[in-house]
Amino acid sequence: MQLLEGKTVLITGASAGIGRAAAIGAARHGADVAINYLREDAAAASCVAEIEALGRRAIAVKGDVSDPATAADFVARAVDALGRVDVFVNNAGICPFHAFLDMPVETFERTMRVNLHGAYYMVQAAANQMVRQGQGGAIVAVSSISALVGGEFQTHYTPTKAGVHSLMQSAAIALGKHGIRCNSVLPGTILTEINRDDLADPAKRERMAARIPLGRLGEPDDLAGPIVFLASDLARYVTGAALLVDGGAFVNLQ
Ligand SMILES: NC(=O)C1=CN([C@@H]2O[C@H](COP(=O)(O)OP(=O)(O)OC[C@H]3O[C@@H](n4cnc5c(N)ncnc54)[C@H](O)[C@@H]3O)[C@@H](O)[C@H]2O)C=CC1
Ligand SMILES: C[C@H](O)[C@@H]1OC(=O)[C@H](O)[C@@H]1O
Repeated sequence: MQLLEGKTVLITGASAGIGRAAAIGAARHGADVAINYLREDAAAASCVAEIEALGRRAIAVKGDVSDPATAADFVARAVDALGRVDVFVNNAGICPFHAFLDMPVETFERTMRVNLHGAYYMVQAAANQMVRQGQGGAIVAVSSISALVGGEFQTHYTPTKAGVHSLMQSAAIALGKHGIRCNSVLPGTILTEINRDDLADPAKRERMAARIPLGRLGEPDDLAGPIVFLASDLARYVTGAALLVDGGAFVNLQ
């Protein structure tokens, strides 16, 4: 069953990791896909090629989501190439692990600008396009289990993930009248570039895996199904919701 047949899906930060898995997952479900990426030309081109090999159309648009102009450019170029925007997935994010007491101002501000400000500009631009089209749509934000719990070296990061989750809740109210649904996925720890250094220590990796009821850390593809589901009409009465995708880590107190 193809859940996104005939839809056009836009995803930020999708040359690698969770975004790329979501882009391929959407294409497998029949969608044409536009990806935004920061600077990895070859990885973006290979994502486009993988989608085209599935028989779908794809484009890659370079841009830094922290720049408000990137959002308008991404949406405009996606519409030029693919005709419309049915689904927007806000995925781009950074997590430069650092201690709280000596957090550099630039690290704090960059994390806020990419993860939260970037999400705001992108969601707003995608929503405006959906409103112009007049046929509703679906927005899915990649928040995190970190919207609900803290991290010693993530004091700049976890508020951005709580903020993205909150943005989806408020946007669900603002956009419901236009038939636009807004939801979040809350991944647990997924093995990607963002945490490669943090999880390089095998002892830490094993400790993290040990508290997951399903017995393993996540992989990018674990997010593809939940994102496609929330984007699809199977979730037509779901808005303002947050779906933990963490192998059960959050509920495992003892
Ligand atoms: N890996 C994990 O354990 C978890 C990741 N997440 C979130 O998932 C999202 C994707 O991260 P991952 O796939 O894990 O890591 P990743 O590092 O593989 O992917 C992040 C992507 O965002 C892009 N990006 C970074 N800054 C950007 C900017 N200014 N403009 C455009 N693109 C930019 C990167 O180039 C990269 O492709 C992030 O929002 C992250 O916070 C949430 C929970 C857990
Ligand atoms: C990057 C981290 O490993 C990852 O990011 C999140 O949002 C998760 O909570 C993990 O801490």
